[in-house]
Amino acid sequence: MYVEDTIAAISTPVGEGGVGIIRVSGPDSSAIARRIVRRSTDGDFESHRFYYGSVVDPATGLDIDEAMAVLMKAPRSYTREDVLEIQCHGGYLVTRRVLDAVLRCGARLAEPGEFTRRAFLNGRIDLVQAEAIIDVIRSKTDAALSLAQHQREGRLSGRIGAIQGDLRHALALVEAYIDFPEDEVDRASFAEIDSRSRGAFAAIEELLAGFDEGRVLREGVSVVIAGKPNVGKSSLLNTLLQEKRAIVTSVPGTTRDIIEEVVNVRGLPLRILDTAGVRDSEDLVEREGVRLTLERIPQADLVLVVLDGSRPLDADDRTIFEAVAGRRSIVVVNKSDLPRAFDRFPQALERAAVEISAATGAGIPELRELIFDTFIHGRAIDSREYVALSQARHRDALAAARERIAAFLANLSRGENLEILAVDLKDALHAVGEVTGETTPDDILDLIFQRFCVGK
Ligand SMILES: Nc1nc2c(c(=O)[nH]1)N(C=O)[C@@H](CNc1ccc(C(=O)N[C@@H](CCC(=O)O)C(=O)O)cc1)CN2
Ligand SMILES: Nc1nc2c(ncn2[C@@H]2O[C@H](COP(=O)(O)OP(=O)(O)OP(=O)(O)O)[C@@H](O)[C@H]2O)c(=O)[nH]1
Ligand SMILES: [Mg+2]
Repeated sequence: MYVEDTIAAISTPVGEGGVGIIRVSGPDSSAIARRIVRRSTDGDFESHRFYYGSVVDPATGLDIDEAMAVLMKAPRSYTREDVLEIQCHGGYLVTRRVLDAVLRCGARLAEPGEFTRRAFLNGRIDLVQAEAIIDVIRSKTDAALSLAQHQREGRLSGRIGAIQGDLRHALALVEAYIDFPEDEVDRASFAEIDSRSRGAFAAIEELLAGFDEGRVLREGVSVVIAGKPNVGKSSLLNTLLQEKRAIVTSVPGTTRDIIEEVVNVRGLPLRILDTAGVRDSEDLVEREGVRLTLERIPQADLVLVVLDGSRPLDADDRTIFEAVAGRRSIVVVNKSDLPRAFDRFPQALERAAVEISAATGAGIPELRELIFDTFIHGRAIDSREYVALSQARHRDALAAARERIAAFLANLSRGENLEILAVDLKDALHAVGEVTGETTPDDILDLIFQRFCVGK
C-alpha cells in the first residue's frame, strides 16, 4: 500500500435522494465503523456483510440517522484498502452530518477522484481504466458508454500490454548483446528483434488510426447550422430534437443568439448550434448575432449550410459559402415540400448535399446518416470487439512511441550501435507507459484525477 491516511466523502450526488452513501477508505475504516455504527449485536464487523444499525455522533453518542453499513476488508475492495460504506437517508443535511461524524473520527475529506486514484496506485486498475471510469459516468449516448465500458474492462489496456510485451522482448534481446559485445547478433535474434518491434509498430498504427472515431464518440462533435435568414435553420434544429426548442417565425432575423443542444445520432453525440441568419443588416442586435455566427463557423467540426430550395439563390447564400470555404460541411436544401426555385447547384455546392423538409421531416433520416458517415467509417462501434483510443493524451503518447520505434527500425537496418538501439526502445517503452500510468508524471496524474467528482 502506498497510502497511509483514511479518506472519506459523500459518494452520491449532492441533493435529495432515496439513499446517500458515505464512503471511507484507509486503515481506520474498521475502527470508524465500530465507533459510529451502532448495531443490535456486538463484535467486529465481518467483511462484506451488510449490517442494519444507526449512525451515532462520536462526541455526544446521539443518533444521527438509521443506516445500512458494509465493511470491505483489503484487498477485496474498490481501492484495495479497507473500505467502509454507510448508506443513510439521502438528504443534503443528513449525509453531511454522517460525513462530519466520520471526519471527527480522524478521516480526512477525500480529494476529487481520490478513491479511484488509490485503486490505481494500489494496482487494481491502470490509468487507462481509471480514466475510463470518469468517461462511464459522463457518457451521454449508448456508443460513448460502450466505448468507455470496454476501456474500463481493460480491453484497450490489453492491446497496450501486448505492445509493451513486444517492446520488452526486443529490448531484452538487444541488451543481451550489449553485455557480450564480442558476439555478433545472430540471424534468429535479429529476426526476432525485427519482428517484435514491427509488431509493436503495427499495433500502435492501428490504435492511432481509430483515434478520430474514438474521440468523436467520447467528446461528441460540434455542428453549426448556418445560412441566410428564414431558410429554416431553427426549424431544422427543432426537427432534429423532436422538440420546439427554438423560436420559428416567418420573420427573417428571428434567431439572434446562439442556441446549443445535444442530439444523439446513432450513438454519436452532436452538439448542435442554431445561429442567427447571416445577411447585411442595419439592426445592431442582428449584426451582433451575425458576428457570433461567423465566429463559430471556424470552430465547428461540421457546418450544415441550409438553403431555402423554394427561393432563388442570392448573394447572402454566397456569403455563407465563402464563410465555410475549407470547412467540413453538408449542404442542406430545405423546404422540399414547396416547388424548387433552382434545379442546379452552383459549383460551390459540389459537396455532400441532401434535400429535406424541416416542416414534414422528409430527408431527415438521410441527413442523419450523412452526418454519421462523415465521422464514423463503417466500424462496428456497438460491437463487443470495438476498442478505440479516445483521449488526446493517449494519442500523443502513442504517436511519440511510434516515432521512437521508427527510429529504432531505421537504425537496426543500418547496423547502428546496440546501445543507441536500446535507447530508442527504452524511450518507446517510456512513452507507452505514460498511457497506462507506469511512467506518468505526478502533475499529469493530478490533472487527470481533478476531473473526477468528489467521492469517486
Ligand atoms: N456501493 C458501491 N457500489 C458501486 C461501487 C462502490 O464502490 N460501492 N463502485 C465503485 O465506485 C462500482 C463497483 N466497482 C467495484 C470494483 C471493485 C470492487 C472490489 O471490491 N474489487 C476487489 C474485490 C473483488 C471481489 O471480491 O471479487 C478487487 O478487485 O480486488 C468493488 C466495487 C459501482 N458500484
Ligand atoms: N414550407 C416550409 N416552410 C418551412 C420549412 N422549414 C421552415 N419553414 C418556414 O420558414 C420560416 C423560417 O423558419 P425558421 O426556422 O425560423 O428559419 P431560420 O433560418 O431559423 O430563420 P432566422 O432565425 O431568421 O435566421 C418559418 O415560417 C417556417 O415555418 C419547410 O421545410 N417547409
Ligand atoms: Mg432561426
